[in-house]
Amino acid sequence: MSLGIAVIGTGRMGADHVRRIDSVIGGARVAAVADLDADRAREAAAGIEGCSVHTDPAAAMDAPGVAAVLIASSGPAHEAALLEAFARGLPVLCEKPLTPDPAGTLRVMEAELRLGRRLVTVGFMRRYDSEYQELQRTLEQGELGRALMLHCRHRNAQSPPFFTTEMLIRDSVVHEADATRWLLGQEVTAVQVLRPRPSSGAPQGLGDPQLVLFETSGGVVVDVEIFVNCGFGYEVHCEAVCERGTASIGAGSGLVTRGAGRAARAIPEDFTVRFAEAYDREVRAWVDGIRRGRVEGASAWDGYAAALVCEAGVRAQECGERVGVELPERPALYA
Ligand SMILES: NC(=O)C1=CN([C@@H]2O[C@H](COP(=O)(O)OP(=O)(O)OC[C@H]3O[C@@H](n4cnc5c(N)ncnc54)[C@H](O)[C@@H]3O)[C@@H](O)[C@H]2O)C=CC1
Ligand SMILES: O=C1[C@@H](O)[C@H](O)[C@@H](O)[C@H](O)[C@H]1O
Repeated sequence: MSLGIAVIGTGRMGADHVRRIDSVIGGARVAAVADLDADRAREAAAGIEGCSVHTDPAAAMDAPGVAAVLIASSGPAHEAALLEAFARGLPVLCEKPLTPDPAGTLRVMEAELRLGRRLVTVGFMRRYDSEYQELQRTLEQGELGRALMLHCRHRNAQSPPFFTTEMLIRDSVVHEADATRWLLGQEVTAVQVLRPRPSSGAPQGLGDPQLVLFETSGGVVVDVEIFVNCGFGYEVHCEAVCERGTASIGAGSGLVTRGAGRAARAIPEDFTVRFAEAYDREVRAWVDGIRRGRVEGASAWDGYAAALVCEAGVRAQECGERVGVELPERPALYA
């Protein structure tokens, strides 16, 4: 029987996940949706047989046939929805960031620890991207020697209207915080942020772009250019510089046209295009895991570690200094 999923939040990502569960991955169905905006919820559920529509996330989780929850509401709404899912013992895939601040993430993790079993998967979809996976394997195999530096670029064509300077870190660089930990198997120990003059293409008051530097427990230095109003498309690059060579991803390998004295390749418009396959693989792995009684992917601990890195990043944005990341001991549940 297919796994009944309640999707909470049917905005851009939520509606895309509804489509994915309904028509791409197999083994699951959208049993209920909830969004504060009833029209948006109705639109996402249109044409899906047996899918009930709600404005209250808890009501969606109580709908007949719901056995798992996918949270894609706005970041500040995640914590309440996660706790509702825990109260029902439902496994939950929660979009990043797990919560926007480490205090909320800690409350979520502690609630899961009290349950004594893992229910949460955090939607760090880069872990499912084939290029990132190849890079991770290459670094793990060690043929290029130990990693010394990562050069990362993370560019969005434009930021949503509600985006703030803090969100460059908490909402965008949170991906590099997780990817760094996952690629290197090391923790981020300190963060610095350099702020060039803001682009005239960025909304007034938004400190965009920024250069974020991580130091890791294994002595690797990571630089992340975050530029959320670059204007020309979506780009995520990562180059690992190792002792005997380099490995890089994100150059794009699509169609190249040549004409009028120029060679050209399309740049993806946004993350839904660049990471389409990764989102499919992430949701499929989560569903397959639940059906086999396992919880796959990034854990609440990973969400917490990333939130602590981001908290240090926001403090570094404000003070202009290097800020240390204080990570507590990892609870045994997440060993
Ligand atoms: N993995 C990735 O690459 C991406 C992840 N995201 C994450 O996905 C989540 C959603 O982002 P978007 O879809 O871009 O935002 P969005 O603003 O398009 O959609 C959010 C939806 O949540 C609804 N909502 C807010 N509070 C709610 C509540 N208490 N109960 C029910 N519904 C509620 C809003 O009405 C809205 O429809 C965020 O956590 C964001 O960080 C977003 C973009 C890409
Ligand atoms: O998660 C995402 C967005 O929320 C965020 O705002 C973008 O900067 C990222 O590229 C995207 O992957």
